[in-house]
Amino acid sequence: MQANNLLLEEPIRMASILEPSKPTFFPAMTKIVGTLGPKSRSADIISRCLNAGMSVARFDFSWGDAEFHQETLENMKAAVKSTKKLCAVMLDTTGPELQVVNKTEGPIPLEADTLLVLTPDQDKEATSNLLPINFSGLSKAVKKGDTIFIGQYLFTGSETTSVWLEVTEVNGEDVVCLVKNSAVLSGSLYTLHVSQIRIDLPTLTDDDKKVISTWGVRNNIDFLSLSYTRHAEDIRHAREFLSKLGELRQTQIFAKIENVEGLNHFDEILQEADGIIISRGNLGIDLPPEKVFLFQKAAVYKCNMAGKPAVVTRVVDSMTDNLRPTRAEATDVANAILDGSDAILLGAETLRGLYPVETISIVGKICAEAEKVFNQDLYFKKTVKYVGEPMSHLESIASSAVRAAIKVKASVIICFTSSGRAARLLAKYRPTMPVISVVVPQLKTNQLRWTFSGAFEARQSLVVRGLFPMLADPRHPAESTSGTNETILKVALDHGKASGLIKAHDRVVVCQKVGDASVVKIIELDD
Ligand SMILES: Nc1ncnc2c1ncn2[C@@H]1O[C@H](COP(=O)(O)OP(=O)(O)O)[C@@H](O)[C@H]1O
Ligand SMILES: C=C(OP(=O)(O)O)C(=O)O
Ligand SMILES: [K+]
Ligand SMILES: [Mg+2]
Repeated sequence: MQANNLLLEEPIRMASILEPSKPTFFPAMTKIVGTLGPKSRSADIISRCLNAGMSVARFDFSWGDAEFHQETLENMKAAVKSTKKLCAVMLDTTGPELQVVNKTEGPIPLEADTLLVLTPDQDKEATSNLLPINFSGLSKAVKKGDTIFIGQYLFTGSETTSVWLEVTEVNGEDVVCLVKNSAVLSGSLYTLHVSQIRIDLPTLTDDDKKVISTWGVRNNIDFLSLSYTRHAEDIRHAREFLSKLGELRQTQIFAKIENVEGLNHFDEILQEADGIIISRGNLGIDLPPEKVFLFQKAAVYKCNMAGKPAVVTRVVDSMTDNLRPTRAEATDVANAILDGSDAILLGAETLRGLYPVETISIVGKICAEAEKVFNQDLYFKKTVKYVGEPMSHLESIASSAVRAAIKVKASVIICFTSSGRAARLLAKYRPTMPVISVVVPQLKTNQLRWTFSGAFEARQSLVVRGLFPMLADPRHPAESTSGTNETILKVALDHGKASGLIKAHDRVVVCQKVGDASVVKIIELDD
């Protein structure tokens, strides 16, 4: 594995670093997933988030009820309408997340070097020496010396509202801990993370199933973010569950890798999942700090080679309360892009942060700069070599299209697709120009009614680096006759021109089927 994805040639003359970047019609090829919550739920803020570059909205059911999230989603739909920017919906499960039960919701001061008891007795009141939790199996899972972290929901690990504890004794169902740092727990939800310990709770809980089959079905969720995925079986089980929920059989499952158990089964999980979320919030406390980067690089590389989207989380925690990222965070975002990530997921930064729009905008700008110096040539060769020969026909077409587009300096690639597969394969080869994926709807029936496919496929490409979907008019039937192909291509070109992606005299690479043959053609526009 060769990991140097930085192009160290012409683009990095020292003087060029200081040149301001030309504005583009879209903020970056990298996608941004924003977690919507108290600080990012009005139609106005969501519109500004979309304009700043967010293309997937994440609804985290660890927090808030279905009604709250529905209201946010309705605002999001209004924002999509007014901005004319597409946005996919991601439902994030609670899963086997341990939580502190603090009914009064008042602040709880914890003092270093004192003892704190964690108890499953939820009738008890939370105090500085005793915290009720939502899990009765903790005392069986831990032993003396283990580390436990507690913090406000989406805690960063460094803020003064989170603590770390060392288990000193197990007493029946209670766990006695030594408090290692002083802090005041404040906020309405605290989560608890036990380092490197298996929590014997199902990955998809009964509550998660209820939420998916009600809220999820009602809103045709594009992505299920499966929190604490630990085995491939977790994905198979979730897929089986979705398959019985009508349209949700089209929902893609993203495995959220949040602990060492998920890391240990990464390869088998990647095979089953549609994409991976490298959940650094939790991983950052489950792994020794010096190992986090290594997992990120290895996991992103594996996703790239499999042609499945890799999403990296929690990049600019400090922007939760500040208008600028730290220099370490800014560099880290760029490195995640050079590693090959498809998307950045913002958590606390947009959900409860003071600057959701500015955060999206700054992260987008850093991503765009990193993309410019991504060593596409090296990456391309590495990928071709990894895939080996014989290549599938479609992959060979897709990689050739990317190569041709780079050689002729095409401004965009237009890819016709129905299942989305062809567009994803193009993205796998990391073209340096945007791909307009023209999703051509197909008429389908479930024996009760006729509907058009395509909407899921179009929105699902909103998490893939470089893909910009466009849903073709269903009045153009999907048979790839040359007549319909031409009409759709014209619409796609007009769309590209209207959005500023394509100009007169540009070259455009088109990937489509003509009759039975998949073809790549290069067209040169005259006006
Ligand atoms: N409706 C369409 N019209 C023309 N070409 C298409 C259409 N749908 C897919 N293609 C082309 O067919 C090939 C297979 O693409 P893929 O996305 O796998 O489609 P499918 O939905 O058939 O799986 C690619 O070359 C793609 O560009
Ligand atoms: C995104 C993460 O998980 P959550 O926000 O659901 O805790 C994470 O751990 O990085
Ligand atoms: K969650
Ligand atoms: Mg997490």
